[in-house]
Amino acid sequence: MHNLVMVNRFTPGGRCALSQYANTPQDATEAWRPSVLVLDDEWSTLEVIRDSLAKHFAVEVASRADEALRLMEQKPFDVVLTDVRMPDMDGLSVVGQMKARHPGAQYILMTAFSDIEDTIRAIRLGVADYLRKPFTIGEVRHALNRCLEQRRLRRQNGPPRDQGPAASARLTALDPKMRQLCALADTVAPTDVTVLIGGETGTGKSLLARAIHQASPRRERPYVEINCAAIPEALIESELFGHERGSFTGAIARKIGRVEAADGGTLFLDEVGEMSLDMQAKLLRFLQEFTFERVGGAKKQSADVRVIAATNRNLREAVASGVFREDLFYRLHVIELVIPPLRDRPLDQAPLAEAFLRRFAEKYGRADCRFGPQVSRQIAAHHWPGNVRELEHAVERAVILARGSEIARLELEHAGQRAEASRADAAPEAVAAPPAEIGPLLDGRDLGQFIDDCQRQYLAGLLAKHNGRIGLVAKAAGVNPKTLYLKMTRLGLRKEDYRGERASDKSPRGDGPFVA
Ligand SMILES: Nc1ncnc2c1ncn2[C@@H]1O[C@H](COP(=O)(O)OP(=O)(O)OP(=O)(O)O)[C@@H](O)[C@H]1O
Repeated sequence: MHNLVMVNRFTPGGRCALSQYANTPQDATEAWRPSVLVLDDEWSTLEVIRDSLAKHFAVEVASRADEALRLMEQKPFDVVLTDVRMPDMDGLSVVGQMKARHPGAQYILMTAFSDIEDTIRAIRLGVADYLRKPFTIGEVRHALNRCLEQRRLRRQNGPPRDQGPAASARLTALDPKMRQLCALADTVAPTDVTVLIGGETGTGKSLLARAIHQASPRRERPYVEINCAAIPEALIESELFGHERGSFTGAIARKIGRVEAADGGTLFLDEVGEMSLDMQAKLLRFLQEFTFERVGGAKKQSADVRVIAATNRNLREAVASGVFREDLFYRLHVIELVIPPLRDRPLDQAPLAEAFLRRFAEKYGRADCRFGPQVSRQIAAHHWPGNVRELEHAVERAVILARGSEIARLELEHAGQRAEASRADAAPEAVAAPPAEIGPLLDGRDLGQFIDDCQRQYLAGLLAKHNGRIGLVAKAAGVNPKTLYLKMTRLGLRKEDYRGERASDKSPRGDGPFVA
C-alpha cells in the first residue's frame, strides 16, 4: 500500500517531520487523516482516486458541482481536487465559489488541457497545484502532501514575505509582446508552477529564468542551473541526481547532484530539448514525484524544487518527430513563455543598446562613450541572429575599441548583416587582400568566405560525427556551446540536419502513466 513517508522535502526553510501526513500502514486507521474532496464527472476517475488514497486520506467524492458545494458546506476539507472541464460545469468557477467561502482549503486542479487562459485564471485564484492528465496515484499523493505542507508552513510562519522586485524589473522590455510576456512571468513567479521558456539563442531565456526565481518566495534558496547540451550523455544522470562512491570508475566519493543542491530553491534545466530519450525518461520520473536515486544508490531521495526549463528548439516539432517525449513536454509546459527574437522587437533594440553602453562604459572607464547617429540605423537594419547576446557583445567590443568618445558604428559578427550594415552606413567594407601563399586556395572567394567555408566544413564533420549533439561538438571544437550556436547560425548549419538516427531511438511513450 502507499506509505507516505516522503514529504519532509516541502520545506524551503528547513526540514521537519511530517508525521501527521506520513501515516504508516499500522496506524493509518487510527490516526488523523487529512480530508480530501474530489470532484470529477467521471466515476471511474473518482473511484480510482478514492480507493487508492483511502488508507491515508479521508476521501469524499462528488460528480457534480452542487454536490461538491453541499459537501463543503457540511464540513471543511483540507484539500479539494477538481477537474477543470466537465460537461455541465467549469471547475475554475467552482473553485472560485468554494474559495470565497472556504479560503483555508487548498485547491488542486486536474486537467487534460493546456489552456493558458485557464492556467492563468487558476494562478490568480490561488490554486495550489495542477495535475496534468494522465497522472499516476503517486503524483496525486505528491500534490496532496505538497499542498498540506505549504498550508502547514503558512500557518506556522504567517503570510509569505514580500516577494521582492517583480521578475520583469530585471529585463529591458518596451516592446508590447515582451511586456505581455513579462506580465505573465510576474504572475507565475510567486507560484511553484513549472515554466518552459522558449526562444532563439541569446533572447534572454536564462536571464528570465533567474528573474523568475528572484521574484519568487524561493529567492533566498539556491538557484541551480544545468545545461543539458553541455554535459556529455554519460555524465548527465550523475550531474543531475548525484552518485554514490564506487558507482562507476572514477566515482571516488559520493557526489550530490544538482537536484539535491537545488533543494528548497529552483532548478533551471537549460537546453532541455537536447536531452537523450533515456535521460528524458529519468527526468520525467523525477518530475512525477520529486523523488530520485543517486547513481549507484538504492535509497530513494527527495527534493523540493521548482523547475524552470528552457530550449531554443521547437519542442512540439521534436515531439512530433519522436526525439522528445510527449509526456515530459506536457509536464514541463504548464506555463510556456516564448521570448520573441530581437529582430521582432524593434522597440527594445535601442534601449537595450543604451543599457549595454552604460554598463560597459562604466566597466571599462569610458564614461564619455556615446553612439553616433549611424548606430541606431545600423541596429534597426540588422537581422540579429544572435539576438540580445549579439547586441551585448557588439556594444562591449565597440566600447573597448572606441578611439574617441563617439562610437560611429558597431562591428557586427554575422556575414548576413555586413551588407545590411554597410547599406545603413553607406560605407561598404573593404576586404583585406589575402596573403600570396593562400591565394590559390581561395579559388575566387574572398578571405572571409574562404574562412567561413573551412569552418563550415569542419563543424559539419563534427556535427555528423556526434549526431548533432551540441555539447559534444562544442567540446570537440574547444568552444562553449553558446559560441558554437552563434557560429552555426552564422554559417547556416542546423543541428537538426544531423540528427537522423536519434528519431529512430526507442519510443517516447515507453513507460507511460496510467490513471484518468
Ligand atoms: N531583456 C533583456 N534585458 C537585459 N539584458 C538582456 C535581456 N535579454 C537578454 N539579455 C542579456 O543577453 C545575454 C544573453 O541572454 P541569455 O543568456 O539569457 O540568453 P539565452 O536565451 O539563455 O541564450 P542561449 O539559448 O544561448 O542559452 C545575457 O547577458 C543577458 O543578460
